[in-house]
Amino acid sequence: MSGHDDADGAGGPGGSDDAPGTGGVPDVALDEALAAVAGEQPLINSVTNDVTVNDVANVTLYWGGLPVMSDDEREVGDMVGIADGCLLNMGTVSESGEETMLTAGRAANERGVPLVVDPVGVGATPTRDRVADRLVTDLDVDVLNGNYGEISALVGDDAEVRGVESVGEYAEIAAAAVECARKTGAVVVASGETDIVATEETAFEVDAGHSMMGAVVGTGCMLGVTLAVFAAAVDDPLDAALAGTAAYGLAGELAAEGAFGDYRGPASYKIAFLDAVAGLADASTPDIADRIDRIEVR
Ligand SMILES: Nc1ncnc2c1ncn2[C@@H]1O[C@H](COP(=O)(O)OP(=O)(O)O)[C@@H](O)[C@H]1O
Ligand SMILES: Cc1ncsc1CCOP(=O)(O)O
Ligand SMILES: [Mg+2]
Repeated sequence: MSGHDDADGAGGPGGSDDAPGTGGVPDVALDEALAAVAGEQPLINSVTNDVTVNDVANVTLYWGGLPVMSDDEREVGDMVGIADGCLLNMGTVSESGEETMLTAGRAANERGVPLVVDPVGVGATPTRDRVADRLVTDLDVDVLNGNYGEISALVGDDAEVRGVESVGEYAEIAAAAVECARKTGAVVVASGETDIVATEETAFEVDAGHSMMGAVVGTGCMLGVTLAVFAAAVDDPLDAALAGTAAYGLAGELAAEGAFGDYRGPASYKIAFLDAVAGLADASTPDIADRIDRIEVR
């Protein structure tokens, strides 16, 4: 992993020391993580797809970060070099976009900028498989997020990725996520009804979120940039992934409960969800410890 230094002093919550291999669950304080984000206002460069780019920018801002979406080969290295976090999302990647993502990722690695990769649609076509393979082989990825189908496809398990959607059953998703972490060196977030956060040694399930999130295009992409924001402000990539994943799910629940306005369907739910992201730090933020469980994986 590339890791990053903490020159500004905004470390955020720690607690992963007892996590790997000891049966423990990291003691991650969500309020401290949100305060670290607010304090640092991390600049996040997202090289992302044409479908959800605006939502990704807004979610960056609503968590307290600063979004920029440089995807020009001439400047992306400079922009990532002055950023606090970088997201590479291959949802609509082109031939030139593939090179731009690699340029951005290398700049992140060289400067110790936390790097998040979302291999959208890997498993659907040979081109996406090849691009994803280059990203995880050539780059040191701190956090990798994908839906169950994408994470399974990355490790060669049976997967059904139709376009960018995960379909089918994934009974072994925790084991696939750990295998993916071993293959990539990243902390892996496998998203679905229950999110799995995995390291090379172990896996955790994060019980937060709402089924309405699955009805909105872009919730995976917005999770990716959420992870970049938290990785920029929280020292440890596992703590960042757990806090970011839990915070994101809690926002989804608050939106579904109507805490940020009534919704009538997926479109108005998306608006309520975005408001919930913006308002989560001021809403009562419950202890996330009881949302995170360790899963035994062989
Ligand atoms: N049925 C569900 N119940 C709870 N949360 C869900 C559900 N479906 C999706 N989510 C949440 O939506 C977000 C995106 O997940 P997912 O739909 O798997 O990604 P993608 O949009 O990339 O396919 C994650 O935070 C996930 O927890
Ligand atoms: C539909 C689509 N096609 C290419 S990228 C994209 C958006 C995918 O968003 P998400 O992975 O968050 O569902
Ligand atoms: Mg996705």
